[in-house]
Amino acid sequence: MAPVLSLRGIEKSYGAVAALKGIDLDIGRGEVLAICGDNGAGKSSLVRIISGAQEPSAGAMMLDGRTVSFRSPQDALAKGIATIYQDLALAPRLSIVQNVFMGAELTRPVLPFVHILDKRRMEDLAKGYLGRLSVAVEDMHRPVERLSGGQRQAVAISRALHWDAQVVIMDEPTAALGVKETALVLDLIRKLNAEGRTVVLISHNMADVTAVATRVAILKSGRKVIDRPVAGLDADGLAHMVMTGKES
Ligand SMILES: Nc1ncnc2c1ncn2[C@@H]1O[C@H](COP(=O)(O)OP(=O)(O)OP(=O)(O)O)[C@@H](O)[C@H]1O
Repeated sequence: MAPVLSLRGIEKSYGAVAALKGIDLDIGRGEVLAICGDNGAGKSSLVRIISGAQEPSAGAMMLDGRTVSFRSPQDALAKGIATIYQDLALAPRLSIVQNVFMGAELTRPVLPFVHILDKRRMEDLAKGYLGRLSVAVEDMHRPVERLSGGQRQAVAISRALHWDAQVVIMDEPTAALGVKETALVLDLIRKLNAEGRTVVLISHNMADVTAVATRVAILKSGRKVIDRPVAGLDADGLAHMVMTGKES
C-alpha cells in the first residue's frame, strides 16, 4: 500500500522532556491505523504533529511522497488531513448545517457583487454527508447540543467530508460514549474507510481497535515499539502488547 503520509525520525521535546524519539511511521492509503500506548507514551504529541497543531523538534513528513510541513491545523486540513479531537470542536448552540460548514459557508450571488448564504445548498449537502455515513437526522437545523454523542461525531466527520479530507484522524472518539453510541461511531469509521479514506484512530479501547483497525502502531516512552497488522489479534493480546511493548 503506497503511504499517504510518512514520518521519518520525528522527535518532539518539551524542554527536557523527550516526548517522541525518532518515530518512523508510514500511514497507508485506505487503511485504518490505530495508534495505541499508555498514558504519556506520546500519542497526543504525534497527533498534534500530523494534524498541524505543533511542529516536530526534528524529522520529516512526506505527504504523497513530497516533503511537507503544516503551519496550522487549517493548513493541514487544506492539504487533506482532518483531525477530530475528543471535544469535536463543535459549536453546541449552532445547527448541524452551521457546524458542518463553519468557516466554509457557501454563498450564492443575488446581485452583481452581492452574495448571500446558500442555505438550501448547505442543507442538502449536509444531509448528503450524513446520508453517506448512514445517519438519518430529520431536522438539519437542530442545535448539535441536542444530538447524541455518536450523532455529534457524525457532524464532525461530515465537516471532514466537506473538506474532502483524505486522512481523518480521530482522537479517542469513543472515550465518552456508551455501548450503543460506540457501535455507531465504529460504524462511521467503517463508512469513511469504505469511501477509500484513511483513518488514524487514537484509542485506549482495545476492543474498538480490533473491531475496526487494519494495523496498529504501539508507542512506549516516545518510541514506536510495535507496528503490525491487527488481523489475528484479540483485545487482550493487544492490551498485553501495549503494557509490555512486546509482541506476545
Ligand atoms: N506541552 C507539554 N509540555 C511539557 N511536557 C509535555 C507537554 N505535552 C506532553 N508532554 C509530555 O510528553 C510526554 C508524552 O505526552 P503525550 O500527551 O504526547 O502522551 P499520550 O500518549 O498522548 O498520553 P495520554 O494518553 O495521557 O494523553 C509525557 O511525558 C508528557 O508529560
